[in-house]
Amino acid sequence: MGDAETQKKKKKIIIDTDPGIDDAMAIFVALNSPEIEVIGLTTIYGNVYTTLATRNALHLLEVAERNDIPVAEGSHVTMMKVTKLRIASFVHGSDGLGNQNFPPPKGKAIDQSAAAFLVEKANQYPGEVTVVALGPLTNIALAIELDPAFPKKIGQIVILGGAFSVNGNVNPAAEANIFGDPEAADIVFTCGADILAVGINVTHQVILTEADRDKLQNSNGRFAQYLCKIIGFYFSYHEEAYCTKGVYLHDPAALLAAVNPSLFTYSEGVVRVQTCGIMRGLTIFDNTKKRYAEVTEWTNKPMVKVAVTVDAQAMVDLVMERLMNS
Ligand SMILES: O=c1[nH]cnc2c1ncn2[C@@H]1O[C@H](CO)[C@@H](O)[C@H]1O
Repeated sequence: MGDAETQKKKKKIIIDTDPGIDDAMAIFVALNSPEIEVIGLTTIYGNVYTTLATRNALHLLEVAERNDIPVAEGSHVTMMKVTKLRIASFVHGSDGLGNQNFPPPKGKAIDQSAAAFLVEKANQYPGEVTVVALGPLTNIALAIELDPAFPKKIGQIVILGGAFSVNGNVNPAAEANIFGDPEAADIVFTCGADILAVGINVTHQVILTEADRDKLQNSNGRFAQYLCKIIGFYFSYHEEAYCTKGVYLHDPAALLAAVNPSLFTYSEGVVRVQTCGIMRGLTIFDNTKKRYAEVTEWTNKPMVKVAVTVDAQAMVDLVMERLMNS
C-alpha cells in the first residue's frame, strides 16, 4: 500500500478535550496509534477553563512535535450560557498538567470555533470522522445546533462520560463530564448519531498502578517521560479521594474504544440525562427491552451503544506500549 492509501485507511479522529492529565495521556496515545489519524483537537472547559484547555492542547502538540494538527477553541459557557463552571483543578492541578509551570506554547488556535470546525470536518469527510469527546459535551451540542444534519454526517461520537448503573464521581448521581453540561449531554445522547458511551462503570476498571508508573519512568519513551512528570498530582488525588495507589485511565480508555472497539462489549438502548434537581447529570440507560405501558421520555429516541465490559489489562498494556515506544 502506498503512503496515500495507508493514510486513507486510517480512521480520522477529532479529540474534544479539556487537558487534563488523563487527556494528555489519551492525546499522546492517539498520536502514537498507527490505526488512526488525529485531524484536530477541539477544546472545552472541565478539568480546566477553556482558555487554559486551548493553551494545554497547543502545548501537548508542541511536546509531540505535531504543531501541524489544528486546535479549535470551544465554548466558554454551558448550553444554558452559564458561566459559573465546575472546574476539576483538584484532580489535575491548577494548570491542568500537575502544576509543572510549562512555558506558554508558541502556536495559536485557528480562527474557527470548535463547533464550526466539527461541522466543517463532518461535511468534508461524511461518515468518516470519529469524535472522541473527553470533556463536557457543549461543543458537540453546539455543532448539532449549528448543523442539524451533523449527527448523520459524523462517523461516530465516542463519549467519555456517564455512570451507568453505578455512582457518579461528582456526587452519587453524576459523572463529571455529564455534570459539566447536562443539557448538552441530553442533546447529544438523543441526536441520532452513532454514539458509543464509555462511562466510569468501565473506566474505573482500567487502572494504572505504581508498578506501571515505574515501568514508564524506566523506559526511554518521550511520552512516557513527559507523563511521569505530570502524573504525580493525579496519583495524589486518587489516593486522597479513593484511597487507592493507582489511577483511573478514563480518557485513554475512551480513545482506545475508537482505536480498537473489540476491547469492549456493549449494550444498546436509549440514554437520557437528568437536567434538574438533586440528580442533575444522572445518565439513565434503558436497555430493559421491556414494553412500558405508557409512552416515556425514552420512547422513540435513538439508540446508542453503552460500554458494559472492558478488557482492562489489554487496555493498560496498550496504553503503556504506546507511551513507552514513543
Ligand atoms: O472526582 C472527580 N471530579 C471531577 N472530575 C474528575 C474526577 N475524577 C476524574 N475526573 C475527570 O473527569 C473525567 C471522568 O469523570 C476524566 O476526564 C477525569 O479527568
